[in-house]
Amino acid sequence: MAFLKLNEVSFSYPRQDRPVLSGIDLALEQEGIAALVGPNGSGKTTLTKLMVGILSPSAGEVYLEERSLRNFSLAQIGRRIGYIFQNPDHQLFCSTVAEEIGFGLKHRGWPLDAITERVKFLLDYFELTPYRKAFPLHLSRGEKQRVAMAAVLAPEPAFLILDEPTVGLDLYRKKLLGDYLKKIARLGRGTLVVSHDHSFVQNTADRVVVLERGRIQGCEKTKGQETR
Ligand SMILES: Nc1ncnc2c1ncn2[C@@H]1O[C@H](COP(=O)(O)OP(=O)(O)OP(=O)(O)O)[C@@H](O)[C@H]1O
Repeated sequence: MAFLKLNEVSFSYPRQDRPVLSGIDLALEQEGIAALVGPNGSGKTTLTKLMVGILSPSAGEVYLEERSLRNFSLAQIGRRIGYIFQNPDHQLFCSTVAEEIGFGLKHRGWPLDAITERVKFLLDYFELTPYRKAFPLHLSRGEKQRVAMAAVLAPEPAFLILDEPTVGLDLYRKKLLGDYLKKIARLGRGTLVVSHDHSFVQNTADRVVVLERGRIQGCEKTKGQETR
């Protein structure tokens, strides 16, 4: 069973003559790491927004675990799919880094000691411990990216969608992120990464979906899969 399935999905923004996406058929499993690549403006971000219900298709249907996404509230989708925006500023709103990472857990009713332990682990893993009391929006681009990532990963959603997660990350931190995604993939979590970072995609993803001018041009295997 595909975790997410798009059936003949097309999408046009209001007051635009041409559809941004046309006839998209795609199935994503709840394990492994898929990458979505393509030139600027090919519709990658739009496609991910359709997958999490921020946008609705103009035609066709998106299914989450075989139920139409139209039957889910945004909150219900948010509990199944963690979404990391291209710009981390769009998802940081707490007054400290530690609160930001623990926010989703608190919201889901995790006990306080479990929240403290999980936040501590993620602060440590993403090397954010020195910034735990800092105001997230005052951090550097790469630090904000790591906070957003830790906050979305904290509740361990069944599936993750990351839009350009390596922007602002140095080589060492890209590797840490890649290792983390591979680790959660081994635990049965699926991931879709939108990225222009060729080496990150090649080293991290099992499968690459190529989007061009709003259409899927093909799916490729990567060398990352051969070495796993
Ligand atoms: N809110 C919007 N209203 C109207 N047009 C939009 C809107 N958002 C995106 N577009 C247009 O839709 C097309 C696809 O944009 P999208 O951001 O999905 O592409 P992308 O492949 O993610 O690009 P990039 O690689 O530059 O991030 C572009 O031509 C863009 O200008």
